[in-house]
Amino acid sequence: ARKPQVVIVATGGTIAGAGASATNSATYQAAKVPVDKLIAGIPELAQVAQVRGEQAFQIASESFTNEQLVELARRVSSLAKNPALDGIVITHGTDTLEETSFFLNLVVKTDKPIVLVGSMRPGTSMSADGMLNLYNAVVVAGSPEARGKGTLVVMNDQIHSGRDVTKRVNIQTNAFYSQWGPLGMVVEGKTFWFRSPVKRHTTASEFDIDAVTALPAVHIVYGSGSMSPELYQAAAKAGAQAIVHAGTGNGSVPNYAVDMLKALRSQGLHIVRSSRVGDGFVLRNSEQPDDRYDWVVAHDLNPQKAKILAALALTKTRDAKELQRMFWEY
Ligand SMILES: NC(=O)CC[C@H](N)C(=O)O
Repeated sequence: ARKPQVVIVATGGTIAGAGASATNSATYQAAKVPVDKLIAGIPELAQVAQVRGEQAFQIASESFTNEQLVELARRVSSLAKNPALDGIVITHGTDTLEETSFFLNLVVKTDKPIVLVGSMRPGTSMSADGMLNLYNAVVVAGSPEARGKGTLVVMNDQIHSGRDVTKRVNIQTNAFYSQWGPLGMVVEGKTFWFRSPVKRHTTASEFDIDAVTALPAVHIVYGSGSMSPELYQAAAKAGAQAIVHAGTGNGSVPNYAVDMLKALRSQGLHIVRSSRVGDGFVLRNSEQPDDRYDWVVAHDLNPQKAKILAALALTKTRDAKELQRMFWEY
């Protein structure tokens, strides 16, 4: 039978990392091993797909810029238009994998599986996880059941929605977690599905990377006890067109910071209330009168995901009500 055609677009990260010895599981250099060497190291890939590699970047993911995000998405969009291709795998550092997976979920117009994958240990380490993660990612990318589900993240035998997933644990291999649960699992070269995403994505999204050339700056300010309202001002000075408030609890704002946020909103910046808590969601007019202040709430999107959606939303609208609609729908 014809094997699915899968392209592996490599961007760096620990899955391409190398350490000095087999006991170096956490001390190593990310983004060292080229994609062709990663593929050559897993001969079993040939049993599940016809694979070729493409080196997009060779970086640690914390160094991703908006420019690289747009460039990667444009490349993925163009690959997805190739009728001979069944699926795309993207190897990526784990630190900002959740930003890239959400971004691609919103802007690439395709039903084809787009699967992001990383690893927590470099390939030189004992019990390295990258080899099986990459094999599993190729299996998912070649699987017809994976079509139409938006971008997917495959790590630690689990298949997550690229929208929901977040890096929750560092050091350990069970690093990725979705508040609403993984979509399925991949075991011994087979996929097992249990749920589907309900939020708008890919073909049903109003965003299209072929029409986006740049993203406006959006910055995150972290909430805590005894914080400084001047941090919001600094974000505005740094060019932010929206500020994501990574608030305490339900996205709460200190009483002494409210005036600053109101002033910035009156200057045209958008204020998006998210939460530093991780799980749960922020509701409008809980903690602060969002209707009165014309602020937006991030719903269940964590601050870094809210930053991605806010940036894309601002390529379409300056209206806070429209922004809020998008935060409900995506
Ligand atoms: N486990 C990892 O991939 C982390 C390595 C690096 N910080 C990155 O995100 O690329």
